Amino acid sequence: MGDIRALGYVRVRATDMQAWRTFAFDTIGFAEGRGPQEDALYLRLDERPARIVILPGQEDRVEAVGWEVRDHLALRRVQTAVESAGLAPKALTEQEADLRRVEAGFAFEAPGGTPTEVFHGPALDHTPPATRYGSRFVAGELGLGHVVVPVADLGGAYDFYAETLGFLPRGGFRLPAPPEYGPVRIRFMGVNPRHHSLAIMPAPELKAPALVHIMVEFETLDEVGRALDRVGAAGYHLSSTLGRHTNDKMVSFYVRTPGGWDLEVGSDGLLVEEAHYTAEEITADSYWGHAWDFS
Ligand SMILES: Cc1ccc(O)c(O)c1CC[C@@H]1C(=O)CC[C@]2(C)C(=O)CC[C@@H]12
Ligand SMILES: [Fe+2]
Repeated sequence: MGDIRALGYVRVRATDMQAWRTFAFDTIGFAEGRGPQEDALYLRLDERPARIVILPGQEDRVEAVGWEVRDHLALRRVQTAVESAGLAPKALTEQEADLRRVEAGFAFEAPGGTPTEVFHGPALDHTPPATRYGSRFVAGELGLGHVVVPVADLGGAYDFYAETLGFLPRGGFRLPAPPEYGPVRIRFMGVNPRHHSLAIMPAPELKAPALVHIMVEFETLDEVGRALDRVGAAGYHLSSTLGRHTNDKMVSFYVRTPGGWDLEVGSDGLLVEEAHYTAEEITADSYWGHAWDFS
């Protein structure tokens, strides 16, 4: 595998902080972390001080998708590769690194317009993550979950993540498209045994920088079911009903966040045996369920 080890964090700007507080803590049941910015929300899943940080802003957008490497040597290698690809990585200042609770990192815009950071040396929070409903997340060295980002040029973005950042292709899914477009695929990519930490897909209707969804994984199906009950009781828009995906075998539902993008909440995700794995194309997104409501 390449130098990137996991999806470390996602930072998002939000226009309605109160809506996010209610959604994140009362409905989904993240643990509330503390951090350097008084007005930010720190969503904890594990021993990290925060995996998702919500910052007040003028618009709802993703501010950074943070990828984690082993150490400063790996950080230097990845930075050199990004430079060679012509993408002008900028080192995080000491203050920017402190705000993220990491030792060091750099930032650049990935193909598709995703604000991207690579970092090493996350600080830990050793207090137990006190989630509202006692639920536990699957994160740790598998990373926070996965992100799906829109890209205009699928081929260019795929090459960048595979060749420059060393992400492993973990298969695709062909989307219906007019024949003159040629085959259009969602591409799934992994950096550790989690089936995918990233997916890229064409979504021309979304203005970059945008997120399609973030997936977080609970330890048990019952925690997913109870979260689904809370989502229903609170009246959030369910973008997809419960279902089981055919590639990562995850049982999940999708709920519209106050940011306008979706949170996928799942459990029972597959761990890939990389030694035996080959990238396959799925021809249905799910074995059952996942009825989509695009309204
Ligand atoms: C197919 C699939 C497998 C595992 C995942 O974690 C996952 O998010 C997906 C994508 C699901 C779904 C799809 O296949 C069709 C296009 C969809 C509806 C989107 O626009 C976002 C999610 C996509
Ligand atoms: Fe997903």
